[in-house]
Amino acid sequence: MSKVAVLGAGSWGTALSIVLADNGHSVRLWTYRKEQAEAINATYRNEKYLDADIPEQIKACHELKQAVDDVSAIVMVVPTKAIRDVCKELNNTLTHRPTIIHATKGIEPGSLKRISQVIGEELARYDSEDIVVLSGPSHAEEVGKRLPTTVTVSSLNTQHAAYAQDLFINESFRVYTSDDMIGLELGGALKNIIALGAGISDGLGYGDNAKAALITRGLAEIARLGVSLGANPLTFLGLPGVGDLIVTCTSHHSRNWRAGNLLGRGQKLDEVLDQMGMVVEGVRTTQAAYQFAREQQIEMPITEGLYTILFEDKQPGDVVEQLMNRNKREEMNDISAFSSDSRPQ
Ligand SMILES: NC(=O)C1=CN([C@@H]2O[C@H](COP(=O)(O)OP(=O)(O)OC[C@H]3O[C@@H](n4cnc5c(N)ncnc54)[C@H](OP(=O)(O)O)[C@@H]3O)[C@@H](O)[C@H]2O)C=CC1
Ligand SMILES: O=C(CO)COP(=O)(O)O
Repeated sequence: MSKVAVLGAGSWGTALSIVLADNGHSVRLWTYRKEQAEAINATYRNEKYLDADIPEQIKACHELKQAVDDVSAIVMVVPTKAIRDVCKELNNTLTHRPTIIHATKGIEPGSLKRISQVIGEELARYDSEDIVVLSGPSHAEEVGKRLPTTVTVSSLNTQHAAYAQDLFINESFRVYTSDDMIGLELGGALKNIIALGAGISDGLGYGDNAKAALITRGLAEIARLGVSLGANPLTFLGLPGVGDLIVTCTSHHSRNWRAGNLLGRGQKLDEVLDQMGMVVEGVRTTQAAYQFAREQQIEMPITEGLYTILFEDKQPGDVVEQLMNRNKREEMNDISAFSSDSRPQ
């Protein structure tokens, strides 16, 4: 059995800690808020973030040194915006070299880097090749209840990926491996853009037809951008692609869907984010994907439409009208992204 540190005591960090504890591992759940660590240890609950009892193998802590001392793996689950700061703090703390697994779903606006690239850049003595990503259709709320869930792990270091698979796999949490790190990270990040769109569509009162169209045409956009960055197109037809798109676009558990739903009902972005009180990664990822699509001239009409709603105050109904009135075309013409011929060599 291993000692594992989970960094980030939000919904997903807490749910992943429960999986690890169920597997017999000793878990230190790190939060940057002292009072939260004290409350978790006193009540065995993490009330704001997850409706689940916390097993006693999980000890919450506020000191990063105490969390990572002696562990054989670190699972990073802080929001994208906090990854660099946490890595910097880790550099002042880590004296050994545990396996690093991340389960954060985002792309950094500005640098347009994936999370493993950001970690590889910031963390002394690690390259992005050393990092493992864990992604797939997995709402924390269901994982916390031990409902059947499947995810995929990937790393350019296959031994690290196999170790992560062994660490997490159990009878209700099935873990596959993949050799497509880029596809895993991009699938998990980009589906949040489409989930915001699906929430807006539902908030506007549109039906299942519109949502099915968003998911399908959204998948084409994700694949187009993903393949241009070196992902395997088939990954987007698997758990980290279609799987995560379905779960996020169709579930009330999804923070991105819920935020979109409020936007579709007419609320402003600032109000919505205040109200959510949890991270809505799709907002920053829309910024990043929009920037990339423009720079690389990749056609991403849904992402562009969403960007104008989020950052240019455009009305959701007007954006839908614009999307529905684009030039006539053949459906499969622009899904060439699914062909591996279009991958960069
Ligand atoms: N929830 C889910 O079902 C899933 C989430 N994910 C991904 O996991 C990541 C985390 O999401 P989730 O757990 O849902 O988010 P939550 O909003 O539930 O939790 C985020 C946690 O990170 C903390 N945090 C924020 N900023 C910092 C910082 N600078 N340093 C340390 N901790 C910080 C927050 O603290 P505070 O709130 O006090 O600021 C909070 O405890 C996201 O990338 C998300 O996409 C992936 C799969 C499933
Ligand atoms: O990534 C998720 C499920 O796989 C969770 O999505 P949300 O962040 O939208 O809740």
